[in-house]
Amino acid sequence: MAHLFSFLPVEEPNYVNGKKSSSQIKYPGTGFFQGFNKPSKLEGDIFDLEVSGTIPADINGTFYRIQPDHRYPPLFEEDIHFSGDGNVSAFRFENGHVDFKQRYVHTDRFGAETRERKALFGKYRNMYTDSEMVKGIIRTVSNTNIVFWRGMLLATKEDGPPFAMDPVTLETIGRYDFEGQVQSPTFTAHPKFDPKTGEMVCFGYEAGGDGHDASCDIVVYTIDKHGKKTEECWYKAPFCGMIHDCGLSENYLVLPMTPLKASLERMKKGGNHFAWDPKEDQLYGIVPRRGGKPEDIVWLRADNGFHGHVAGCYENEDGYIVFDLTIADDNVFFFFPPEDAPPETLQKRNKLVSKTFRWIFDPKAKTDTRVTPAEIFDINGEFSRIDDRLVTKKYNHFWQVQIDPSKPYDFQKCGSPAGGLFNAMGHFTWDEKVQDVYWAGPTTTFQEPIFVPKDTDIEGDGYLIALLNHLDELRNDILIFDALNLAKGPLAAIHLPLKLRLGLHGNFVDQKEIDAWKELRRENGEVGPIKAAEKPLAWQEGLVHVNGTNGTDGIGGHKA
Ligand SMILES: C=Cc1ccc(O)c(OC)c1
Ligand SMILES: [Fe+2]
Repeated sequence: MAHLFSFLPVEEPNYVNGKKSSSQIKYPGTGFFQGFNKPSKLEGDIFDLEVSGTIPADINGTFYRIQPDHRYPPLFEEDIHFSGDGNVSAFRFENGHVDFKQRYVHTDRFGAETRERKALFGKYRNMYTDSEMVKGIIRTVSNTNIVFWRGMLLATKEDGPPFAMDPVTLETIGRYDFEGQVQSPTFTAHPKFDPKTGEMVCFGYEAGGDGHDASCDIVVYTIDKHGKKTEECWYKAPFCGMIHDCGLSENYLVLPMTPLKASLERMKKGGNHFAWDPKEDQLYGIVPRRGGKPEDIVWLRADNGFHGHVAGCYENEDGYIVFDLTIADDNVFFFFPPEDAPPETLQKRNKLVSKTFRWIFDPKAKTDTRVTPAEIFDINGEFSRIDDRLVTKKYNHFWQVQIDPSKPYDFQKCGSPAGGLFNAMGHFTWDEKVQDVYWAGPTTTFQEPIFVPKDTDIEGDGYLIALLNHLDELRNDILIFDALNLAKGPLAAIHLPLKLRLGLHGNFVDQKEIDAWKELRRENGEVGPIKAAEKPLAWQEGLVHVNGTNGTDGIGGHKA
């Protein structure tokens, strides 16, 4: 049967020589935009989602998660998932019911493209491929993490500053510069929160200029629980590599730098921001949390590898730093191949293994000391999470999505597994070497889990919640597990009547915290309303489209 669409009039080509040529809202036919990877484009609400099983009544709060979600077909046909506009999902749990809300992060970029009803920004972190119309507009899509901080959500991506959103309405408040205290052009998607001091420790890399110039400058900030910046120190890296996640111990911050190298020269020629260097080491930068000086950073080196996400980090009785993260044995970001990669290898996922490595670092070691892992947990996964009440402390339990190639996968029904074959969810312990794993069937994959603690002080006593991707139905569920016994299967499944998209990170916020901060943030509350940035960033000064106020862009000049 001829496809329905074949009766439509012949269209003008959507892309010519890899660049968007028609004004039609039509996405590329590449793997990043088809099947489960098709953009959701959704902003909306669903009250009382359908449920199977029983949602534990003591889950009372909101599970926030964020996905890249291209709102417009990209300028370049070969665009990648990681360039998609940040779109936030909120699942509000209350007395066994779940309500759903989804809103885009209305960034400055979002506003500019909404006005023109088309994509204006080009390749990932390469402002040299943007339309001339958008010079000076902050181009981040804020699509990687959504964290709760002093009564606001911060939508983050490491290529730009964070954007603040209301935790209940998901309305975007605007670019957030911590009331003028944080002026870095870049800000990590993985700030860490010290449960003992209430501090946020955060950093920006490639932070020396406009955030897209391959500078080797790193800035590390501490913001105290009252929102006051108490530490700021600038450091130099030996090259401009990706520093995606970090580890926080009582006295140190560990910055794993991956040999994905930025090049200004390559960007100016329209090339990729990053290129994998298979000959370069992995690096670990170690800086003091308090009173850091530029000369204090210690860089440790290890054999080539690709850093995944950090599980836990703490100082042992010898004052050494225990630092645990997944490391893949090849370039996970196949879309950023080596500079000299032959064209036929482009856009081809590498077969790789990603084990969980335990390092024990001497923070007083000399720079360029070579290190080897203390232990390797022989599992194959990513997106590790711990019980966040143990951030900076010795911990035992961790959870992560797993790749289990021994399990069947229904290629016929699902096609290639969008975004990687995370077909199982695992719970592990360092001390007893527990491996507690759940496989959800041949047509499903998982997204990153979050841990929700019960009202006890027992590590890991709580729930594990994660999105399940039905790759055959093109739909999502949310599964809830007993975090200490995944193998027995989910306690409940919450059914979305639609497909979202592959997301990155998420977090759970207890309703008591959301409610308390709502009170504090009232117009004449103790802390007062969230204040969006009022002044442009240094690199924006003097550029065409900055009219000086936050959240607008000079194209039409009004808020998105
Ligand atoms: C998962 C890592 C990662 C690293 C850089 C990115 O821009 C990103 O965007 C979604 C994700
Ligand atoms: Fe991440």
